[in-house]
Amino acid sequence: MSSTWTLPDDLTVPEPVEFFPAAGEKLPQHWSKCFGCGDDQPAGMAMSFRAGNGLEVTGRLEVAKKYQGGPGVIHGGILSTAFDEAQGMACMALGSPVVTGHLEIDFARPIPLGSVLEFRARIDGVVRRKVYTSAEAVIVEGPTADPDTVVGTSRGLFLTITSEHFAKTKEFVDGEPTSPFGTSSV
Ligand SMILES: CCCCC/C=C\C/C=C\C/C=C\C/C=C\CCCC(=O)SCCNC(=O)CCNC(=O)[C@H](O)C(C)(C)COP(=O)(O)OP(=O)(O)OC[C@H]1O[C@@H](n2cnc3c(N)ncnc32)[C@H](O)[C@@H]1OP(=O)(O)O
Repeated sequence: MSSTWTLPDDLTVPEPVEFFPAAGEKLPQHWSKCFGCGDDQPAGMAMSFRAGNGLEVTGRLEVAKKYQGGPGVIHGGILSTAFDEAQGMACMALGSPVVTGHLEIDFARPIPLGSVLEFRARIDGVVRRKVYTSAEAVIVEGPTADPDTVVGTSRGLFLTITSEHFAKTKEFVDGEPTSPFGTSSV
């Protein structure tokens, strides 16, 4: 990994909010029209997530043929999107909406089309509105599946926001989130 990412000295590690699902339980979608996880987004990636231990979540992505970048392998932007989604979903443990401020990815191994990726993402800590996150991906199904080989890593800074953040853009969608996290899934 070639990242220059460093965590600040004044980082604090929060507890998950009480309504965050227990380990192993499915997480709700944060927004049904989200390209990463929404079930009202036919062109989307249909990622699904479960709570892990503490501030960690696990996510799943099936690498469809339409996600091709180089011959037979996933497009780097698709992998980046998946990390963005996974680390954003980890922020659900705070009980506050977030947006991505900064994201950096290391592409460690080629990921063949037809793979199923598992993402492990977590909050590392917070400073004021800044939420520091990290994640790894492994291939759990497919021609090169190996749960012990990390195929990509990510570090990301998310910022907590208020509902005002989307005040000007929400007129461009057909609906609005209805739960603390957005729309419900399952
Ligand atoms: C796709 C939308 C998702 C919405 C989710 C909403 C609800 C869901 C609930 C929970 C979340 C669950 C799941 C989420 C899952 C997936 C998420 C996908 C997320 C995305 O895909 S989302 C789309 C891409 N994203 C954007 O569309 C953001 C555009 N952008 C902005 O809207 C502003 O840029 C903003 C708000 C980021 C900051 O603006 P601001 O004015 O509020 O804050 P300000 O500038 O004062 O910075 C305060 C402190 O952050 C530091 N800081 C700021 N930016 C930094 C950077 N880049 N690097 C390093 N430090 C940075 C400053 O240095 C200061 O630090 P300090 O406190 O130390 O002074």
